[in-house]
Amino acid sequence: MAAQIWGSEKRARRRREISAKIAQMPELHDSKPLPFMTREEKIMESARKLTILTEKMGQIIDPTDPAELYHLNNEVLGLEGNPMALHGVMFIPALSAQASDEQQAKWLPRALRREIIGTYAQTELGHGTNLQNLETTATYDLATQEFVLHTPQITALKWWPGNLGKSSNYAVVVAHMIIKAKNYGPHPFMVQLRDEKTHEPLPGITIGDIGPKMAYNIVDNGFLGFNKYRIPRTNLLMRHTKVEADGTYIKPPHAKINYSAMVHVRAYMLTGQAIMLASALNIATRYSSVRRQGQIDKSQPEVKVLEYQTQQHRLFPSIARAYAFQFAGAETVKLYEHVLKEMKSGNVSLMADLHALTSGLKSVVTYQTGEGIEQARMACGGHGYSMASYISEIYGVAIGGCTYEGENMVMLLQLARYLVKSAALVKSGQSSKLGPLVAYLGVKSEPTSLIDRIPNSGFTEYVKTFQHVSKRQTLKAADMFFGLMEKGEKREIAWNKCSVELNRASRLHTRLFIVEAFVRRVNEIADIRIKEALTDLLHLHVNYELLDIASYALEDGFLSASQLDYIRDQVYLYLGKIRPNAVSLLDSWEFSDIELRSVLGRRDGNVYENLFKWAKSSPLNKTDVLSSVTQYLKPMMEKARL
Ligand SMILES: CCCCCCCCC/C=C/C(=O)SCCNC(=O)CCNC(=O)[C@H](O)C(C)(C)COP(=O)(O)OP(=O)(O)OC[C@H]1O[C@@H](n2cnc3c(N)ncnc32)[C@H](O)[C@@H]1OP(=O)(O)O
Ligand SMILES: Cc1cc2nc3c(=O)[nH]c(=O)nc-3n(C[C@H](O)[C@H](O)[C@H](O)COP(=O)(O)OP(=O)(O)OC[C@H]3O[C@@H](n4cnc5c(N)ncnc54)[C@H](O)[C@@H]3O)c2cc1C
Repeated sequence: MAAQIWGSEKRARRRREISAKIAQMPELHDSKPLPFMTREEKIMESARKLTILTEKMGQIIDPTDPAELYHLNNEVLGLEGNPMALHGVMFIPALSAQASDEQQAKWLPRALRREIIGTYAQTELGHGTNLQNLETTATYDLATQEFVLHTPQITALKWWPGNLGKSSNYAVVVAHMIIKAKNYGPHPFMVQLRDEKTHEPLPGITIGDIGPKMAYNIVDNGFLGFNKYRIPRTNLLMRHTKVEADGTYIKPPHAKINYSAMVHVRAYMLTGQAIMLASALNIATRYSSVRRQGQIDKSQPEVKVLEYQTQQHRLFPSIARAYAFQFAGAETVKLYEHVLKEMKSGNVSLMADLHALTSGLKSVVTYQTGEGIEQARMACGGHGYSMASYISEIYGVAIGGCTYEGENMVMLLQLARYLVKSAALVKSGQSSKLGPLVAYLGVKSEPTSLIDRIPNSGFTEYVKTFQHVSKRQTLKAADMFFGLMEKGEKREIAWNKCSVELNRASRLHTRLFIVEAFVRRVNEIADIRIKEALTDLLHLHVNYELLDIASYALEDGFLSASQLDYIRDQVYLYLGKIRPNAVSLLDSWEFSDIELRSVLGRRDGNVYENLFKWAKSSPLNKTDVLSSVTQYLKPMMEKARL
């Protein structure tokens, strides 16, 4: 099963080998539990481990393999981030995709050797979503052949970029490029921020940390201002766009090609979300098989809480989602790598499809991951609320994904643009022009679902039902939009008036894609035992998801009330079938205790001993009487006693 999750036997084996090596290297372990550290201590601890990793990485992993590097980071540095998180996730991908060969030769080897640390600075205090209204300017000075970066007012301060505040000395900065008074829109520039020897900010640069956040606090998300700060013309990233010495602008082959670093993260973050969801579920499911509370049959001893149907219903559909996200994420990364290769050789025809797909997936996956992790926390009762579970940290980090790389609602609306265009093709009889991801919009649907009548249809009848509701909602929202315009409403106003309905279509379309990715994977599996276990999980998935969106299928009678009862029964049937495998389905992800960082969810199951030991090590327990008591509470009580 681990091979299914991680993509191959080899990858699963390498993960195990890497975890085993790390277990033998105490210098790479947290020196004390992260929840007991201040933010400054955590940052120091992370930098300490990061530098050891830089020295010893070659002994532990193949540093050219991104999957191995990712696992190493998760084990050693953990999910709260690290001082070079953005360096790998965005800075290097931005240079790789957007710098010319000559620029790459100059900067990439230095970045890869970690001579310099970089980040991606795009979002500003006043604007994150609407990139067209970013305010930082890069004005070309023809006389010196330099760009002059400037922050015209407080809202133009770069705000949020990870590791910008304290760690990075370089950044890819996005600024509006102005040449001879003409604004060419946002473009990426390579900018040195700090002196390479002293790490002091360079003259003309204001920079710092934006303060603590809900989670991710090892990352120094930062602010950055420029005061007429000059960089050479050749620091504009010039793989796709060029500015010649005389100011001549050569436009890129696709208007949004400079957005590639964002698409990169949107594609790769899906499996990251799956891992966080599976981690929280691993903790909650292990704990639920240790925790005994109450009886189902009063004549019997107390049961493990995992025996309760409500507990299973709370956890198991999310287990199915974690697998589904992992499989859909793997497909998306494959597509992304393909499109990137094509883009590098000038073929941009697949960019729109990839943008639509990743926009929808990042939104649905991050939202449902957040939901699933929060359910996992509640499933642990009181102990879930303790930082000893570590679930609250996983939750805080995971839901950051609802916001970064494009706010979820906004990204769903990007997918909706694509869906509406596709609906227009269907309406004008041009269904043959539909891309493969939306081809179902052009297929005539049956009048009613056959879900309960062809139970051995594989998952075909389920997929058809998802297709039906997605198609119907897409065409309905598009009709609403076109209808408003026909009545004379301006396009943008009509769009806004339909946007809730449009986003519903985007979610349904994305959920269909996730179901199909899960079905595709299960169909590919040869090993019968693995196939059986995953088929059960897939049964739970399709039935649970369909129940969740049933109102769309009931509206037009595609599903009947009795079919809904059938679907519900299937959910309960598969909850029971999955119960014996539940812990294994999560243990198959093979998270080590070091990686999980959860006292509650450790592999040994010694929950109570571990919790007591953990509580005793709390810094508050170093002394029996705290100074807050001697200084304030004791005098207060004494005064009251007089
Ligand atoms: C590893 C895990 C660790 C995880 C570790 C993670 C660390 C966290 C790091 C976080 C980093 C960040 O957040 S970095 C900052 C991220 N910021 C964002 O994501 C900003 C979100 N905003 C945007 O992306 C854009 O502004 C967007 C909303 C798409 C609107 O852009 P525009 O205004 O330029 O464009 P629009 O007018 O809406 O659309 C014009 C057309 O362009 C198309 N278009 C837009 N973007 C496109 C794109 N990327 N590719 C192709 N086409 C695109 C649209 O579909 C439209 O097509 P037609 O319909 O055909 O016209
Ligand atoms: C943990 C974290 C890490 C980050 N890292 C980086 C980084 O490394 N580099 C970087 O540059 N940035 C980074 N960011 C910033 C991030 O990319 C932005 O916060 C994000 O793109 C959302 O933009 P915003 O903050 O402007 O939200 P807003 O756009 O102000 O969103 C506020 C509300 O307005 C709604 N809204 C806005 N526009 C529309 C619209 N057109 N239609 C409908 N509704 C709309 C949204 O849906 C939302 O409900 C990070 C953010 C976080 C939280």
